[in-house]
Amino acid sequence: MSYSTIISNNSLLSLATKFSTRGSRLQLQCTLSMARSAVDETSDSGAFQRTASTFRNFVSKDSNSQFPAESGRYHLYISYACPWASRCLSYLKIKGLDDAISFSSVKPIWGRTKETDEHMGWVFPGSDSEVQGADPDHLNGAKSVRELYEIASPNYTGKYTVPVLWDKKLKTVVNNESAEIIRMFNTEFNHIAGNPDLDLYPSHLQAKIDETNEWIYNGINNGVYRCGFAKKQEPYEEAVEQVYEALDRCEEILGKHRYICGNTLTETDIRLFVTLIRFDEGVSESVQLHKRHIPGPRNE
Ligand SMILES: N[C@@H](CCC(=O)N[C@@H](CS)C(=O)NCC(=O)O)C(=O)O
Repeated sequence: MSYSTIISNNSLLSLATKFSTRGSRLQLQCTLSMARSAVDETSDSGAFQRTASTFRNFVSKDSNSQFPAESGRYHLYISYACPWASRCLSYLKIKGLDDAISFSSVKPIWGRTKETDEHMGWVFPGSDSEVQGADPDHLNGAKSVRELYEIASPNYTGKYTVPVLWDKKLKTVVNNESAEIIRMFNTEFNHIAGNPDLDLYPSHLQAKIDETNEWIYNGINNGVYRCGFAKKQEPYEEAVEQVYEALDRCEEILGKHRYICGNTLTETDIRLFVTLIRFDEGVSESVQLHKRHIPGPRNE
């Protein structure tokens, strides 16, 4: 099945049947009703305002760097429910980094991260068999992602998000920003990658990729969160409109060529795909966005 068929069949059509603007809210499986931190990220106007990721170090192919790209040194903590984490997992797989970088997933549903307060967030199962696909934290024995952040930085007070790229040697978070983790996976591990020649951010397409990433981030990747976490109707409706505009724009582009930046698979396709493929499963039944219909599956 082609990329465009998956988008058309699984995502765009189902969006058209599940959404309306009757004051309801887009509900993503990976956050929302239990979310203390993301719910707090709201401006005075009631619009969702995402705060920047905090750990921004880089793994480098330079063996003298603080975080050199070494086989077996790094671990990727993900949630399968999270599109941002899934970008990184997609890269790990597509670049053939399975042997070089380990990964594990938290439980799909949030839980209490500490007994001493009410915070809800990503937690690990107690055993390998507790939840299918979720793994206990065999590396650090942490009960929650929050504990990982606290190991890395005891006074940390920000959000406890996935993905987390963890350094097993220094026992710290290297980076928790998916847009940067995928760039590292693309270029810095090639000497130990199974698929080193695949470049999803080639220099001749970088300007196009950056420009496309921007509107897809605003309209779709972060756009669905701007619908889900808006606290007032106006910013919510604005975000809904932008989601539709961006989806229509994608549909039009994918009607002309196979990938979103032309005839080559790029990081933008991965960033877009992992959000679109979750719409069916991640969007709540209660949320309806029937403002106007999305084009049907033209791009087959
Ligand atoms: N900018 C981050 C965003 C990651 C993010 O928002 N992850 C969500 C899951 S989809 C999360 O872990 N949220 C936890 C929280 O808000 O407390 C990235 O792209 O890596």
